[in-house]
Amino acid sequence: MNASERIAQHFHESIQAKQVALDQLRPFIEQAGMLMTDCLQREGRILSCGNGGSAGDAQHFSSELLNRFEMERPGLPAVALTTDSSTITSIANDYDFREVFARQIRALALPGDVVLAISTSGGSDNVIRAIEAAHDRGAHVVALSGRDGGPMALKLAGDDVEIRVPHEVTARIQEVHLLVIHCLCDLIDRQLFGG
Ligand SMILES: O=C(CO)[C@@H](O)[C@H](O)[C@H](O)[C@H](O)COP(=O)(O)O
Ligand SMILES: [Zn+2]
Repeated sequence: MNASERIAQHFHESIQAKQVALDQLRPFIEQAGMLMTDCLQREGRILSCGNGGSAGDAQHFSSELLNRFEMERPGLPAVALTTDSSTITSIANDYDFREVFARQIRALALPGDVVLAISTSGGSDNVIRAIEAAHDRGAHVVALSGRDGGPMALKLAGDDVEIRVPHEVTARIQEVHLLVIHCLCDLIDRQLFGG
């Protein structure tokens, strides 16, 4: 396959992944949007985490809340737990890399907050421990996952929401995660500010 054909294949696979995801994920995205809106209405905060591309997604989400998405509105309270290199390196160095998000959550999360936990495999130990810490603090979890949900899915509580992309390829799962994040931002804005 030449370069041009490979590019076309990536585009077609991404379109197909999103089409399948639309049918399966719509109710879960709606549910997650309500959970997040309810949290923000009660003065709660949304803390986001993930590794690699999912760290980027966690930051993408928090920046759209803190600054803005599409409509003019006040900033909304969100914290990406992936950005403070001093905190992350010291937790990893003094304790364990698996603790880098959980320790921040134990310090920052209040009951009623939401933790947005992002992992395409559902197997990242630091994200799994973040979910445990969220529950210990009385926070809810919205999990963006893929494949079979991995061990992360087994950690979720009854009132958490899992948005599991029905695909096996990390890149495709990430591409759907970004679309889901934009849907969530839009739902939050519409429910809080109308329009
Ligand atoms: O962006 C990519 C691959 O597309 C990578 O950086 C990827 O995010 C990293 O390998 C992550 O460590 C994978 O973690 P996870 O999605 O399995 O939790
Ligand atoms: Zn990637």
